[in-house]
Amino acid sequence: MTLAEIEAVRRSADLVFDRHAVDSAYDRMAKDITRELCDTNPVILCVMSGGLVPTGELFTRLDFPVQLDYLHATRYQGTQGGLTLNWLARPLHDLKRRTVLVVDDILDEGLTLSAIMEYCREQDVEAVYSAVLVEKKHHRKAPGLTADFVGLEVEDRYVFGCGMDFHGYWRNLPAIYAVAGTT
Ligand SMILES: O=P(O)(O)OC[C@H]1O[C@H](OP(=O)(O)OP(=O)(O)O)[C@H](O)[C@@H]1O
Ligand code: HPA
Repeated sequence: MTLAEIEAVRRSADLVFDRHAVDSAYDRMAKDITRELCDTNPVILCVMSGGLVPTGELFTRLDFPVQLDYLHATRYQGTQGGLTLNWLARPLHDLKRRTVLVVDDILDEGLTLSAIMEYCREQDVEAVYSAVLVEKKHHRKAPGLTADFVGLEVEDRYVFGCGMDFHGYWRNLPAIYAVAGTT
């Protein structure tokens, strides 16, 4: 795709949630996370790259002792999305007996989150929670998978902004858009 096409997609996209709606969602999520985890000395695991923006937004809203780490696991990488995760980096912290909060931008089919949660459980964590800014509503979800903290729900369209990319671009937008013509 050319840069001109990338820019055209942004121009023709539909605004799904403006920056105020997104900020309110972060506020709500941070409140819920605080209520649940403030006494657990948790480690937050940012799922790179999409989780970068939501993790930063949530992290600075937390006012209790919390550590930060990251992992890089991807199933899309510009493709249709395979069934297995490609692990590019694992967390540096020893997660044994820790409370872990995995933060990502979007829960779509759920295979990414499901594999990461399983990885955490294999590390003998005390407890593992998940937070996503966006959950996409459809019936292709990994069975039984929900996130513990969800900011916003979107319909079954390709969305970008707030960490979510369109061909590697537009993660930087502070609002959420849907590609025109996607249903
Ligand atoms: O629920 P799923 O259908 O598994 O999809 C959700 C995952 O897809 C995206 O990651 P991607 O692999 O595109 O990498 P990225 O974070 O670098 O965009 C997104 O950031 C989630 O991690
Ligand atoms: O709708 C989406 N947008 C961006 N990244 C994604 N990864 C899975 N679904 C999506």
